[in-house]
This record gives sequence, C-alpha cells and structure tokens, in this order.
Amino acid sequence: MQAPVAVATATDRAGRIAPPSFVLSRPHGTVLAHGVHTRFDSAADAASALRTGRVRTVAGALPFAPDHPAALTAPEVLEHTPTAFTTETPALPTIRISGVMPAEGEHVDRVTTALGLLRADDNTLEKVVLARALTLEAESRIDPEVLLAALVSHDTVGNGFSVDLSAAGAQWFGRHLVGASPEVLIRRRGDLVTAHPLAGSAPRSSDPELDRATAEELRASAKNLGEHTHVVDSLRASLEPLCSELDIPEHPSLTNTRQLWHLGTPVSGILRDPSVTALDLALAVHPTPAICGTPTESARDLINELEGDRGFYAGALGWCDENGDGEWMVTIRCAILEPDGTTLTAHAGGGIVADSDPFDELAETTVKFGTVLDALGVRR
Ligand SMILES: C=C(O[C@@H]1C=C(C(=O)O)C=C[C@H]1O)C(=O)O
Repeated sequence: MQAPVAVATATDRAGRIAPPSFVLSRPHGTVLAHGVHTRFDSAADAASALRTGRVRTVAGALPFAPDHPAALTAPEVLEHTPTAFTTETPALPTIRISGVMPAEGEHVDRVTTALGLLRADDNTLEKVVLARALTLEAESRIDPEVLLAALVSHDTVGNGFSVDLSAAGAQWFGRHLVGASPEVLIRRRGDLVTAHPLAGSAPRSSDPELDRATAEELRASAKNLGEHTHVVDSLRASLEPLCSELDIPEHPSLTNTRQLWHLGTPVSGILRDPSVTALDLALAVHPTPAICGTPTESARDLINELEGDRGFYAGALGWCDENGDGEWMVTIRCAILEPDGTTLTAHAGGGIVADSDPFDELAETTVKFGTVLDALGVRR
C-alpha cells in the first residue's frame, strides 16, 4: 500500500486540525475541501456566487429533490492531488445490518405497483428507478475518513467520497455522506464537457467464463438497452443547448465495478458559453433517468409516493473551481453516517421498465448494496 496523500490542514476555533469537509477520490486524482468560507443550502445561490466571483470554489452535495436543501461549501482551500486517495486499509469495528427498509416483500410490491403503471395502455410513465435502504450498526464509533479509506481501498479504480452534510441545515448537521460511485454525472475541463451515464446492470461472477457471458448477455439485452436509452436521450436533450458539438456513441459499452457490470456511454461535448460552470452543468442534467425516470416529473412523483424523501441518495456530489472546471458524480453506492458515528443508512435502487421482473429488481438492489457492505466487512 502507498503512503497516505499529504493533505493541507485547516484548524477549528479550538486549534484542532479539522478533517476535510469534502473528499472525492477518483482514479485520476483526489479533490479535498478544507475550511469553510461560505455555506450554501441553495445550489442556485452557490452557482450564482461562483459565476459572479463572490466565491472562488464550491464543493459538496446536491439532494435528489432539486427544491430540498443542498450541502455546498465554498472552502478556504480546494486541494487537488494527482492520484486516488491512497491509504492503508483501516481496521473497522464489527458492523451489522440492523434494519431493512422497506421489508424485501414490500420492495417487490412497490416494483409491482410501478409495473402496473408502466404497462397500462393509457400511461405515459416509461421508466422509474425504485430504491430501498438498509440500516447498519457499528460496534463502536467510526470516523467518516476511515469509512472513506475502506471504500477507496475496496474500489477497483480508487473511487470514493466523503461529504460533510452540515451545510444543508440543522437536520443534516454532523451527518456525512460516504460511498464509492462509479457514475460520472458531468465533468468540465476548459470547454470540454464529458459524462459517463450508466444504466442497465448485471451481477459479476467469480467464474471468469460466467462473468464474461453475463456481460455479453447484458450488452445484448433489449430490456437493459432500453433502460440505458432513456438516460442517454435525457443527457442529449439537456446538453444539446449548452454544447456546440456533442459526441454520443450509438451503442453503450460495458463497464464494471467489483460487484456489477453496467452499460455505459462516454458522452463528450464542447461548451458553447465558457461562463457555464461545472455546477451549472450538474444542475442542468440532474436528475437523469439513471436515478429518477422518464418522464422526470411522473417518475419523481411516483418515487415520492412510494419511497418518501430520498435525502442525498440519488443526488450528485462534486466540486467546481475558479475556472468553472469540476467533476460531479451521481450519488449512488453510498450511505449516510449519523453524527453518533455508529449508525449508517445505505441506499440502492434500480431502473424499472415495462418488462422488468420484481424479484430480479430486488436481487439487483442486493448486489448494489455490496459496494458499501463489502468495503465495511458487513457479513450477510
Ligand atoms: C440507482 C442506482 O444505480 C443506477 C441504476 C442502474 C440500473 O438501473 O441499472 C445502473 C447504474 C446507476 O445509474 C443505485 O446504485 O442505487
């Protein structure tokens, strides 16, 4: 294992070294936010403060529901390091599953309800992403940085994040969002805009032949290709007005995590107006049908009715610098750590279309929980 990355430090009022309020580890580098210059619970305010130069940089998380409070901070220092967050794999206390929300049968029922709407002759709903949650209990307190280290060291390419949600207000104070998302919502570097939407999933296998066969089956699956098309079409519609050139391959390619195969499409475009920042772009494309559905409003209403408030699950997290550059990930394969440091709530969901099977959908969420559960050594 490599030595930990050197991190610039900020101190709190008592002079203690404060941990970074935001860390996003990616294969090509890590971004850390230190100290707090301004907190924003409104993404629109943060976006306008960036555009007008009132703040130089912003990092944090956007919720699933665009009208709910965001957890964004203009930090004192936004630090970039050239590698993934490398660290020793930490020792973790025993963590066990303490709750399943809703019960598995209820998730199957919710998917069945959605299928009734998706299959109705007079219905316009084409896709909806339904999720469920697990609560986890640790035997002793865990720091978010330790969870981050565990997540990054379990991820095959070094993805991982930890975000202090305090900026979103009293309800979120002291809570942290931790996870390892494989999905790039949007990235801006100069006038180059890229995204890597994922939709369509199949479980990995330890048998290499079966693993390959599953991947090839996914690539040819009409149901999964259909799920994927919704996301690509939505990104095209959001990005076309903002980009002078937009390159979207006709067919998705295979991509994987330790637990899953996904269909993914590398999207790239050239930004028309250089004053549009990475945060503006994230707000323009979120929520995509990878985590919400098609049409957006009907899917969001159904999610609200069946699941209630998702908080920061299925939102976005990332950063934007003084040049307007930045990277935003889709907030999946994640959990919220409570201020007590021992309770976590993990979420996982999947896209439902007319030819989905409710039990396969339940199984897909179970595999997706694996990202967090495997990294934290939770026995199932
Ligand atoms: C919603 C999640 O994942 C999303 C849904 C996918 C699908 O339905 O196939 C695949 C990747 C993600 O865009 C999740 O992990 O919770």
